[in-house]
Formats: sequence, structure tokens, C-alpha cells
Amino acid sequence: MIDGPSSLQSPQGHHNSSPKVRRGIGLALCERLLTEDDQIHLCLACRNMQRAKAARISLLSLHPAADISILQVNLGSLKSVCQAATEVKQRYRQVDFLYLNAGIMPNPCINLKVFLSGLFSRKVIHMFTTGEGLLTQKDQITDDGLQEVFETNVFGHFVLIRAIEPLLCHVDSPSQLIWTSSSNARKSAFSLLDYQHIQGQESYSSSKYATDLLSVALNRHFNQQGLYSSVVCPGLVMTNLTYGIMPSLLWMFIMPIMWLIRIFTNSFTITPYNGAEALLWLFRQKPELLDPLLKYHSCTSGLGNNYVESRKMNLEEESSELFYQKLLELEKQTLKKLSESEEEYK
Ligand SMILES: NC(=O)C1=CN([C@@H]2O[C@H](COP(=O)(O)OP(=O)(O)OC[C@H]3O[C@@H](n4cnc5c(N)ncnc54)[C@H](OP(=O)(O)O)[C@@H]3O)[C@@H](O)[C@H]2O)C=CC1
Ligand SMILES: CC(C)CCC[C@@H](C)[C@H]1CC[C@H]2C3=CC[C@H]4[C@H](C)C(=O)CC[C@]4(C)[C@H]3CC[C@]12C
Repeated sequence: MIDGPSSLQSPQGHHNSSPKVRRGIGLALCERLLTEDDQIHLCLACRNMQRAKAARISLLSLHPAADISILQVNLGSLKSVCQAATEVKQRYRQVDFLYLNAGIMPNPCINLKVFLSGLFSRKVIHMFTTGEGLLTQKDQITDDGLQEVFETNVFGHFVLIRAIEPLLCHVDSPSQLIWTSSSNARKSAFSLLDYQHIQGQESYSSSKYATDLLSVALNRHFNQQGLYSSVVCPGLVMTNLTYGIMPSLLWMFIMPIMWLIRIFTNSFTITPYNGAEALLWLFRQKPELLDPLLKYHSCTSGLGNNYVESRKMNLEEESSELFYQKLLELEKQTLKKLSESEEEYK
């Protein structure tokens, strides 16, 4: 099951208005998974059913015999997540792989001062690899009263996992959670006291660090029950997310520079196909043999060859446990509030 695989839309964002299709990492992953094994059953969990249907049709055009179903879920709404979980429990007995791919970076803004000073510093490659300190976002509050980036990128996924736990936990045949995190995840952007990132302007960076912490905690709590979690960084990929940072024309303009930078960094994967490398690699691994403290990076060499590199995450296991406990508490509160408001509505 894969959430956030759709992203089929015209470059302007007007659905169905243009035949030009822009793929995200999720859809590229689906194509690569079906090429790897066309016997699998794929369930695409998307917020927009029209885009989900278009994604399904596009996958079927390449793999006509594939078994693909769709499911509606908006990770920014707890009600929708709970409804989706109920539907999953009705449809399936076991989920072998859950790709937690959906993610947002709303209203991004580039800090040109940081960019220019980074350009002439020794940290220039690090800056291009991680985007550290270069981007700020304007977050908003969802109907559940939570920060949108936190709910969409972290908490919605967490509630979904918890709600379908029985389908994921089978000691005799392990299941895998695979999160699309980022090298933009930064410890200093995250605080346990403000884990939703209400106060700062780097909600994306904070949410991806939260993802890394959560994955470590999930391994500690669920490995013995046959559930394993890993995090991936797809590298810098041209998708709706990056086209939200700068207009396509500007990206086109700086593309030759990016090809040049590719000689010095392996993180400019650029295409969704390349970006999905580590996600696909994890599909082939025995989860019991993976180190929970590693992040798996999709890499593309200057000559365009894809490979996977693992790097140790900058986190402490105690913080991951504290964060996990905070999420459990928040889940209890928010689900209680949700059921109370549904009772009231009846
Ligand atoms: N592109 C990059 O350079 C990098 C991306 N990533 C991560 O990769 C993942 C995929 O992003 P990418 O393919 O680049 O970008 P896209 O914007 O193309 O894909 C994001 C996906 O998430 C879905 N989504 C967003 N909000 C919700 C929601 N509330 N409920 C359900 N689904 C939702 C989108 O659905 P819809 O189709 O309806 O918009 C879309 O399918 C993200 O987690 C991102 O943070 C990490 C590092 C770098
Ligand atoms: C002003 C221009 C001429 C050039 C600006 C370039 C920047 C906009 C981009 C340079 C590096 C990019 C990024 C690096 C890491 C990505 C990370 C892995 C992710 O998850 C989301 C996107 C990135 C932060 C991405 C964003 C654009 C850059 C900062």
C-alpha cells in the first residue's frame, strides 16, 4: 500500500486541463515496483480520487495485468484517516509494505542571503545536498486543530499505522513501513517542546526529523511483533513539491548548473525514477537485517548511475522514545475530540 502516489497533474496545477503529466516519487515507485514484480497487489491511497484513477490508468497502460486498487485518504484530516483505516481493514487481512510517501512543503520561501553566503563557503555542497537553512514555510492549522505540515507529514501516517496495526504485525511474515524522509531533516529545526513546529518557520525540516525519530521508536516497539520501519531520502527530485519552491522556468534556467553540481554531489537524483531507487531497494531487503539508525539515500552519479547509500541519522534513541510517547498522548486526545464531535453531530 502506498500513500501519496498520485501527483498527476498539469504543470499549472489545473487538473485534466493539459495532457502533460508530472509524476511524483510515489507514482514512479509504483511503476518500478510493478516492473520488479507484477504479481503484487498495489493499493494507491490518495486524497484526490480523480488523480488516483488517472494514476491507476497510467500504471495499467504499462502493466495491463496488474492488480491495482485505490483508496481515498486525506492525511491532513483524522476523520479521513480513520475512515481509510476502516476500509483497509475490511478489504485486506495483511499489508506487507506500507509506503508513507505523502508529504507537503506549503508556501516555501528561499532565503537568498543564506544561499549567497553558502555559495561562497566550504559548506556549498552540503547546502545543495540538504537545503539546510535555505527554505522557510508558512504553515497553517487544520480542522483537527493541528499544524498542517506536522499532521500531513507525520501524525496522519502515525494514526493510520496504529489503526491498521493488526494487519501489519505478523511475527511469521514481517511487514515494512517505508517513510519518504529527507536530507533536509534537521535536529536543530525540531524541538520536543514544540514538536508540531508552531513557533518556527521550518516546519518541513522539523517534520522530516520527526519522521526519523518516529521510525526509530516504531522499530523499538514493533520489531518483536514482525513490523519494521525504515526511512529514505530520495535526493533532490523535480516534482510538484520542488516546482512549488521556484517556477518551472527558473528551474529550467538553472538546470545546466544542476547537471554540473551533479559531478560533486550524488544527491541530485532529479527524476522521480531515480529518486525512487532507495524505496525500491528496501522492497528487496530482509527488514530484520536493516539497521534502524540508518537512512537510505537514493543517489545518482555524475554519469547517471543509480545506487543506494546508507548514512547514520543524527538522533538519540531517548528523544525518539519521548517523541513517541507524546504522539500517543496526542492521538488519544485528538481521537477523543473527534469522536465527541461526531457524537454531537448525530
Ligand atoms: N522532491 C524532492 O526533492 C523531495 C521529496 N521528498 C519527499 O518525497 C515525498 C513525495 O514528494 P514528491 O513526489 O516530491 O512531491 P509530490 O508533491 O509530487 O507528491 C506528494 C504526494 O503527497 C500527496 N499528499 C499531499 N498531501 C496529502 C494529504 N493531505 N493526504 C494525502 N496525500 C497527500 C500528494 O497528493 P496529490 O497528488 O493529491 O497532490 C502527492 O501524491 C514527500 O514526502 C516529500 O517530502 C523528500 C526529499 C526530496
Ligand atoms: C536561487 C537559485 C538560483 C538557486 C536556488 C537553489 C535552491 C532553491 C535549491 C538548492 C538545493 C535544493 C534542495 C536541496 C535538498 C532538498 C531536500 C532533500 C528536500 O526534501 C526538499 C527540497 C530540498 C530542500 C531542495 C530545495 C531547493 C534547493 C534548496
